[in-house]
Amino acid sequence: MTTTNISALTNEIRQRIQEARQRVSALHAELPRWELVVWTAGNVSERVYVSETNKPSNDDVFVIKPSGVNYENLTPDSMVVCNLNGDLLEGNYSPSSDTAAHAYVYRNMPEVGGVVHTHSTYATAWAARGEEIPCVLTMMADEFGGPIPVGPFAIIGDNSIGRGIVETLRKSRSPAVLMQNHGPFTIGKDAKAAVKAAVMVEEVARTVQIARQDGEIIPIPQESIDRLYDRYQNVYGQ
Ligand SMILES: O=C(CO)[C@@H](O)[C@@H](O)COP(=O)(O)O
Repeated sequence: MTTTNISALTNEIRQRIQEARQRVSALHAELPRWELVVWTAGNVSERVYVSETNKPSNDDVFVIKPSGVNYENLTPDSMVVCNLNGDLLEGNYSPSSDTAAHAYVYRNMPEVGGVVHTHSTYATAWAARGEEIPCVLTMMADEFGGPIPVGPFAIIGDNSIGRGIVETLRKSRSPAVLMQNHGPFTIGKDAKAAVKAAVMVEEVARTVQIARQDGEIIPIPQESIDRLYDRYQNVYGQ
């Protein structure tokens, strides 16, 4: 069962949606800030739990960017709200072109709270080659837990992109997947985490690309990757 009528939700849930509108609108400014997009070629979304217990379900909704609206014109009110079928529930604009992909990820990965898609240059260059980014940097072991995988070529318009994202990420610790011939999609516990992964995937794509132009890159042993990933995911930060 999916949510079909936002006005039937409780005031608390509607407040959660309003707060998510503010976060998602603000996070879109990070895409041009970190040079991850040109024009409007990227989008951010965040899941909103509709259960009182804050547990994910297929009744959840998500807030996503309106299609083709310039980042400087985005506001909390211009964001749109969709259910996990990708149906528009609330908003004055058409949802992002990638709404079906975001919805598919939320339906099939309940642990995911945020999804980002960009066409950032270096990550998209790896996607154009259909080549995964090998884990040769400690930053990659920290953030991605191994190589950054490639997902299948899929054309926008149905569930094929979303299916490719989910099938690929289920086999990896990475919060990023390079969809072949298209570009990176990233996930996180919330939209901010997914935006961070989008920034980091572009950074390591650039570094590894540059490194291998001038010589052999050196893989990190799996045991070290596991130790680095465990530390970063469980100890790093405050
Ligand atoms: O790559 C594509 C379309 O092919 C989209 O991700 C990109 O143009 C962003 O579209 P939206 O403005 O989110 O509809």
